[in-house]
Amino acid sequence: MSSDQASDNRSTRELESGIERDFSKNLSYGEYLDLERVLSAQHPRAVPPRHDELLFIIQHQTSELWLKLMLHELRSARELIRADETKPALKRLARVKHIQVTLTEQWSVLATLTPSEYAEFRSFLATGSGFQSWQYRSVEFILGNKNPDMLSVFKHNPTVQQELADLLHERSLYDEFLAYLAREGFAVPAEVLERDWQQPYTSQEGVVDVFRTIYNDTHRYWAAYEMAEALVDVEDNFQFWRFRHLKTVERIIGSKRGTGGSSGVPFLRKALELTFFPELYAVRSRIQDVEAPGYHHH
Ligand code: HEM
Ligand SMILES: N[C@@H](CC(=O)c1ccccc1NC=O)C(=O)O
Repeated sequence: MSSDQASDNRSTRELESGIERDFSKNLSYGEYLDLERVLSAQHPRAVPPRHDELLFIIQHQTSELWLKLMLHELRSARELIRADETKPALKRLARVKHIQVTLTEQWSVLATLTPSEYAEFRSFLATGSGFQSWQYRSVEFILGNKNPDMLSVFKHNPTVQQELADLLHERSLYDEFLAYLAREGFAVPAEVLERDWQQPYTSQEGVVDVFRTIYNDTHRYWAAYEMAEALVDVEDNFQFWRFRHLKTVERIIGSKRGTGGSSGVPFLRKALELTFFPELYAVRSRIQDVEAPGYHHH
C-alpha cells in the first residue's frame, strides 16, 4: 500500500475551522425556518398509535406548503398580466408547473399506504377531508373554477372564509389574460370583460375566434400564443393531479363514501370533466390542417 493511499481517509470529513458553531447570537438554520413549529405540528390521533398515520399527515402538510407557494406564484402571475408584463408572468407560471409536477409525483409516496393500513386510523379523521382545504379551493378559484357554494364549507373559520370570498369576487388568471388580449387589440366580447366575477366562466364563441386568429398566425401573435399554451400546461398538470388523487383514492378506499360526506370516487371523477379555459380547448378543433404537398382530395 502506498503512503498517500494510507493517509487518504475516505470515511470522515474534517470540519473546516471556518465553520460556524455558535448560534447563541447568530441566526441558525432552524431559527430562520421556524423548524420547531413546523416539526412539532404533526399530531397523530389514532389510539393505539398507528405507524402509517405520520405518512398521511406529512403527505397533506407538504401538499399544503406547495399549495401555499403555488397560490403566491399564481397571484403574482395574475398581477403581472394585469400590468402587461407577460414575460415575467411566464416565469411565474413555469415555476407553478414544476410545483404541480412535484405535487403529482408525490402521490406515489401515499400509494404505498394499503387499504388495511389506512383502515387502522381512518375513523380518527372523523369528518375531516381534503374537500375542506381552503388553499386548494383558492387555487381552483384563481384559475377560474368559481363556485359560490363552496364558501359555506368554511363558516367555522371567518378569516379563511373572507379570504376565499375575496378571491371569488376577484378576476381569475384567465379573466386577466382575456382583458390583456382586449388591450392588445383582439376582439374579445364585452360580456367577458365586464361580468359578475363570482360566477363560473362560460365558454364564448367570440373568444374561440380570438384564439383561432392567434393559433393560425403564431409568429405574428407570439406573446399571446406563448401565454395561451402556458395556461394549457397548467390545466393539463392540474388534471394529472386530480387523476392521481382519484386513482390513489380508488386503490385505498374503493367505493366507500368520503369522510367529507360525498359519494367518494364518483364525486372526484366528475372534476375530470371540468375545464378552466374552455376556449383554449375549443380552438384545437378549429385549427386548419396544413395541406400536404402533392396530395389532392378527390
Ligand atoms: C388516503 C388518502 C386519501 C383519500 C382516501 C382521499 C379521499 C378523498 C375523497 C373521498 C374526497 C371527496 C370528498 C369527501 O367526501 O371526502 C376527497 C377530496 C379531496 N381530497 Fe382527498 N383523499 C386522500 C388524500 C388526499 C391528499 C393527500 C390530498 C392533498 C392535499 C387530498 C386533497 C383533496 C382535495 C383537495 C379534495 C377536494 C377535491 C374536489 O373538490 O374536487 N386528498 N379526497
Ligand atoms: N376523504 C378521505 C379522508 C381524507 O383523505 C382526509 C381526511 C382528513 C384530512 C385530509 C384528508 N385528505 C383528503 O381528502 C376519506 O374519505 O377517507
